Amino acid sequence: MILDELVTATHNRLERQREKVSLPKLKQEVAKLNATAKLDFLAVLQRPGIHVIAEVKKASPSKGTIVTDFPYLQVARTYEQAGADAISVLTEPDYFKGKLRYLNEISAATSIPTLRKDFTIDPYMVYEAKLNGAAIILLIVAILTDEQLCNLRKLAESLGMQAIVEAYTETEVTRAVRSGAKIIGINNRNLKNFAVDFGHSFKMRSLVPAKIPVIAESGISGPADVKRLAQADFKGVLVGEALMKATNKREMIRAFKEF
Ligand SMILES: O=P(O)(O)OC[C@@H](O)[C@@H](O)c1c[nH]c2ccccc12
Repeated sequence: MILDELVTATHNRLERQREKVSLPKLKQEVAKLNATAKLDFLAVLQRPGIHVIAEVKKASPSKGTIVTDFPYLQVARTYEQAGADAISVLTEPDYFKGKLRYLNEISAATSIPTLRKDFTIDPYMVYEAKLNGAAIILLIVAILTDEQLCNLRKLAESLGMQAIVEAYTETEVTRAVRSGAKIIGINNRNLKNFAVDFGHSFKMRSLVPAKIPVIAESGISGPADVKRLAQADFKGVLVGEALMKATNKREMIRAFKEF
């Protein structure tokens, strides 16, 4: 199963990386960071309207290479100028052709929150996210225990970041709520087989109490989808492929925000 493979690959990469830079050394690097103004994505989500997390993604396991030309900094700047509320950056190298360097450069080149989109399984990765400029990390319920979910989120918060807790099944949504998540993402993509069903997030929405903002993720193809989600009380959308493939990204984001 692909999700197991992804987690195993992440474990192995982490072990190699720890030999290069130990956790204490990584923590020291984080401690040296200049305190910058906190980019508060949760506060953004609490404003009226629907908020757009625009994703920078070159490839995915289900789609293979999405775009051959990948001017990631230019794409990120276009997202920001078009009014995106946050930028999601894939950092997983093996299956998504991502890099931490993309996150680092995009965070430096833009002034909206960036999300480290990866399969976070260890505190080490939370410190890496911080060091490379992320304001938000993704925590996928399906690959974490209740204890990890809670501890990784609290670690992110203690470093001035926020966590989007991503769920797919009913049980996962319930676990996300119980873990104390402040932002919940409902994925339309089943990470076990990568099948996407745009209607899925609507079915799960009511499991989350109204006070917790919910983001719909994956398979969002245009402004009509965003409008339906806004009407169903979603506070945000996470859009990757449709934006990466759009020739006019600016226009697409504008239409998302306007609907
Ligand atoms: O490209 P899409 O269908 O718009 O999907 C974006 C985003 O939701 C997707 O990349 C994603 C959602 N959860 C993830 C977890 C890991 C990697 C990727 C993802």
